[in-house]
Amino acid sequence: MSIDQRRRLGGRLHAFTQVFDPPLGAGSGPTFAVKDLIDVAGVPTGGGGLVPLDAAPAVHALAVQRLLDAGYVAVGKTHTVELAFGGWGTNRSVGAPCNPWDAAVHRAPGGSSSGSAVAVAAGLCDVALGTDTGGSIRIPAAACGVVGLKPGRGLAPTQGVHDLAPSLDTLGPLARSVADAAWVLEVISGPDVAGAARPRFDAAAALASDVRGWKIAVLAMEDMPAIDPQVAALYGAAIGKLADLGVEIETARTPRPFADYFIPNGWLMAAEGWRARGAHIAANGEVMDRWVVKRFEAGRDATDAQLAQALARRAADQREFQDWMAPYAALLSPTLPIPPPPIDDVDETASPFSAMTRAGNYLDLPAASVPMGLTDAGLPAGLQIMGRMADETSVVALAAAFEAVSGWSGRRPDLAGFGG
Ligand SMILES: NC(=O)CC[C@H](N)C(=O)O
Repeated sequence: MSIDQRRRLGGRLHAFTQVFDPPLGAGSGPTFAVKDLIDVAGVPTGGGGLVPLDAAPAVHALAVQRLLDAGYVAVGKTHTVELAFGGWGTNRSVGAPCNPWDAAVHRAPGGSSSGSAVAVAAGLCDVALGTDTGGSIRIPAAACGVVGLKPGRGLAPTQGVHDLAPSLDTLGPLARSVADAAWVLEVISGPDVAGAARPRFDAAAALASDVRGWKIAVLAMEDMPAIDPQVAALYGAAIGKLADLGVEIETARTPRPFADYFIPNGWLMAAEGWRARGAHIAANGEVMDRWVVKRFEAGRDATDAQLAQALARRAADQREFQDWMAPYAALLSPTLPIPPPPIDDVDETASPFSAMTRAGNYLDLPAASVPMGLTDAGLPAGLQIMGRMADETSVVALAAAFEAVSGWSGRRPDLAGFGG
């Protein structure tokens, strides 16, 4: 794809904040785009708003540097929900990307890594970087029909990635295949400069794993929010395909219903988010997306004692969940309970897109979203595969095994309506 095409089609889809001309990097490897919450040296980090978080970062985020060093080529920066706080992919400050699966109606692309998912789905780049604090990699991946991979914390360094909620933030790839995502995770993973401890992710080993005989939990329908019937049908078929592979499927009840992880995750995002971004909002709130400001303001009055208590409770919840999950290689659910709605129908006071994903951040589970098919209206749905803490290997192995039998096989949106 030429820089010109990337500009033209990327412009109609509103995927990029900036297309690099020339692209960045001396290598000749896959092309990648960078969520505009992540620093690329010399390029403003807009953070989805009119006032940049950093007008001229001096150095690349460590993950960007690692990709460039490995021969990947950076082609641009992608739109995000402002300060990454929101799951629909809306943005009243600088505009929302279009979901490429519907050229007739502007549908929610999912967020917050909206532009990254749209750029990958539309073939404007091979892979992209996103961040995930409550679902922001998996949600747009599912809504746009691509693979999203959120590692557990501490695997991919967040140096040079602007905080939303430091105890929940993760960095990871969006890609058109599980293997492409796994290779990016391998490249960006490993100890950061401060010496964080997790070893490098081994993509080849994960992709070569034999999943036959693995035991997997599926969430009972009654433990989930209302699932759209078409999404439920695709989900049922996905489970059947995994069972045919020789995976042992067990319907199971988690220690608590998912809503019990959703709520404290939202609370922590707001409380930590206000601490990280309160000054920016105090200075620029007038020109910010008012819904984003509202979400941050929900955390304004959280005291240090409340925050400490919430984090202690979270550690206890994580231990309880780890014990429960010990016999299972993964836990499955639909990534999103509903297909992407028209952007005009979005209710900013509700977060159904995050209903299934937030538990992954709260409990620090690695997780992937893999396309599982299209609804009758031609809208993508994703299968969420959550793993045990720090077990990205099983997540990638199962994601690859499912992808191979999903029937999806590189399906792409018809971009004619966008002039593609
Ligand atoms: N950055 C994020 O991951 C936010 C995701 C989503 N908006 C949520 O509320 O959970």
